[in-house]
Amino acid sequence: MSSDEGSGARVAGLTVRHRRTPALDAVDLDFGPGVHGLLGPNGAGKTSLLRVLATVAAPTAGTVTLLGHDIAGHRARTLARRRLGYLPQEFGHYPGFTVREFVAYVAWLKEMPAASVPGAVERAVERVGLADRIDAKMKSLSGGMIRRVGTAQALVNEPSLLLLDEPTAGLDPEQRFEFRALLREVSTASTVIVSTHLVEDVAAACTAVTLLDAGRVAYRGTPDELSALGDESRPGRGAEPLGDNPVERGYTTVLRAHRLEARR
Ligand SMILES: Nc1ncnc2c1ncn2[C@@H]1O[C@H](COP(=O)(O)OP(=O)(O)OP(=O)(O)O)[C@@H](O)[C@H]1O
Repeated sequence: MSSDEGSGARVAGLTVRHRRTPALDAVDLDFGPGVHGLLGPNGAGKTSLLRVLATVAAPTAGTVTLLGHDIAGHRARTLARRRLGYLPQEFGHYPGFTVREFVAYVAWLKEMPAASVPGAVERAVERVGLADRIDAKMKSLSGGMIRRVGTAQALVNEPSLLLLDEPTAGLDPEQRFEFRALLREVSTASTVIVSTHLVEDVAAACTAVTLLDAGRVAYRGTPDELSALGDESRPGRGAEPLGDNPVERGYTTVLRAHRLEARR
C-alpha cells in the first residue's frame, strides 16, 4: 500500500441507515495509531461504524478512507481488506475445525502467501494465550476462548488496522487484563479500534475515546479527560453522575449533556 498507510481510518459525512432506521448520522471521525475505545449505549451505532470500516457494509452516504485509500473503488477495497483485521460481534466458525484449521482458513481468505500461513497462525494463537489449545476442536472451547480465537483470526495477517467489536465479552478478569496488554502491544504498529460496554477497559487500555450516542459523536478525548469530566460534575451542576469510578461518571455526564443538547 502507499506510504500513507499509517493514517489508519477516516470517515466523513458517514451516514448509515438500516431500511428506515438511522444508525449513523453524518459522522466525521479519524483514527490514527493507538488504541481507540468506541463507547456508547445499545443502538448508538458502534457496530454499524465497525462494519463499514471493515468493508462488510456499505455506507448510505459519505466517504471512507482506510490506510490512505478511499474505499469506494473495488481495487482499493480489496487492498484494504488484506491489511485489515476484524472481529465481528458474532463470528461464524465451524465447530469441527481445530483452532489451527480455523485461523489458517481465515489467513487463506485474506490471501496470505501460503508459505507464511503456518507460522502466522501459531503466532496469532500464541498472542491470545491459546497455544496449548491450538489443536483442540472449536466446539470444545469455552465462550471466552472462542472470543480469543476471534481475536487471533483478526490478528493473523498482522493488520495495520484492527477492528474489534466487543472483544472482551465473556472474558474473565485475568483474560481481560492480558487482553489489554495485547491491545497496547499491537497498537505500537497499528491503529486499533475497539468497541466495548466495559468503560473500565477503555480507561485501562485506550489512548483515545470516542463516545457515540444515537448515531452521533457525543464525545472525543482521552480517557483521562473523560474521567476529569466525571469528577467535575458535582451537586449543583445538575444530577449526580452515575458510576463507580471517574471514567464511568465521565461517561454518564457526557451522555446526559449530549441528550440535553439534542433535545434543544
Ligand atoms: N440489520 C439491521 N436492521 C435494522 N436495524 C438495524 C440493523 N442493525 C442495526 N440496526 C439499528 O441501527 C442502530 C444502530 O445499531 P448498532 O448495532 O450499530 O449499535 P451498537 O452501538 O453497536 O449497539 P450495541 O451496543 O447494542 O451492540 C440501532 O437503532 C439498531 O436497532
